[in-house]
Amino acid sequence: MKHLIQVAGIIDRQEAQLIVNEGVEWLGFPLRLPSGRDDISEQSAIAIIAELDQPHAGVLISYLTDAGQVSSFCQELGVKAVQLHGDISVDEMAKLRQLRPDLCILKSLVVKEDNADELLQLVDQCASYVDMFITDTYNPKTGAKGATGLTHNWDVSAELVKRSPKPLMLAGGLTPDNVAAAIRHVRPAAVDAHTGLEGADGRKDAARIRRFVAEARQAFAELAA
Ligand SMILES: O=C(O)c1ccccc1NCC(=O)[C@H](O)[C@H](O)COP(=O)(O)O
Repeated sequence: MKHLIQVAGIIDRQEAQLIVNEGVEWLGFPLRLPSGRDDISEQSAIAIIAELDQPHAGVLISYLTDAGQVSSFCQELGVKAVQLHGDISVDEMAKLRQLRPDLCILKSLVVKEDNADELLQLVDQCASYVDMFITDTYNPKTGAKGATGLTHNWDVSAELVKRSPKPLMLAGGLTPDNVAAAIRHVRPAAVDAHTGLEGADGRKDAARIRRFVAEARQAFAELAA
């Protein structure tokens, strides 16, 4: 699970193919969002996920907070990984771990202006039940916790990397222009981007993805050296 790249917000099969062709390992599907406005139908997501071969994998990005519901939704979709983006309790994470030892569980840590201590505590509380953490950015203007296109204080993510016994994926406002600096600063195990890879038409842009992947791989190689 070292030095992975994830791209989130897949809209259709063509976009998934583009992302796979550019060498991105994980494809994130935000589904059953609280807004009720998913970018893709569950049926289309199931079909795309079924066509992915290792090392490529589909990841459910979910706000569900009930372990049983998360588990059955993952089964329906055919995903082997889930990103828990909502306020799921530590008890439910422990239940999910017990129900699905096979599932790769990522817990989101949404960085706000002043919640670093809270996030450090959360890492301590749930590290035994998850396989990876992902830091992301809160937008205080809209209340959004994901796909904000905003970076956060990378010192907080760097501190979480040092504290966590599990690998950490960095997300939030990453683009081809800042991903290398972000990796050097935070030293994460993985990176994720969504809106920073889109063109003016709101679709993923091949050239942006190519440059993002090249910049991230180069920075990861420097970390490994
Ligand atoms: O990607 C989404 O549409 C999304 C919506 C609501 C909550 C989380 C969501 N995605 C989580 C991710 O992993 C995103 O890629 C992450 O928030 C980074 O987005 P961006 O800042 O646009 O790169």
